[in-house]
Amino acid sequence: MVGAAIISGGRLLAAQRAEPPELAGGWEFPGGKVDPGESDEDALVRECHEELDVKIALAARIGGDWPLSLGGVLRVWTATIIEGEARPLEHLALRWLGADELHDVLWLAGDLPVVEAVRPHLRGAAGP
Ligand SMILES: Nc1nc2c([nH]c(=O)n2[C@H]2C[C@H](O)[C@@H](COP(=O)(O)OP(=O)(O)OP(=O)(O)O)O2)c(=O)[nH]1
Repeated sequence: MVGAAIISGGRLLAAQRAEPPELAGGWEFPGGKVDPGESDEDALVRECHEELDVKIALAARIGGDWPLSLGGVLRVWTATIIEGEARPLEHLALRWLGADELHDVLWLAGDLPVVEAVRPHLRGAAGP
């Protein structure tokens, strides 16, 4: 699994899952599964286009393989939007969280350490 920590103007984009029922309502990094033959990076760009209708550019890799509660691992990159404006095409809602708001949403359990690892990247992140 790959996830994008999309940052704009010092805020992190969080997306609320619509399904499956056991995860619906929880907040996550946009992303998903890597297709066979696809690189992690290409999968992340593709998923963000499908889910948010934006083109992103990846920046820093955040940590290594983050274990997920339902099994598998999550690989995370910071990213910026280089085309479009994020819309929740497959999520229930989107929120842009400032550094003091990172825990205003209920992240999926596996994402909590990742959110803290992303925090230092919010400062000085330029962008619109
Ligand atoms: N995208 C994403 N998935 C996460 C995060 N944290 C986390 O535990 N997961 C889990 C939830 C799902 O079990 C799995 C990703 O599934 P997904 O539903 O996003 O992937 P997908 O769209 O490619 O899969 P599919 O349902 O289309 O087959 O990873 C996260 O931050 N982002």
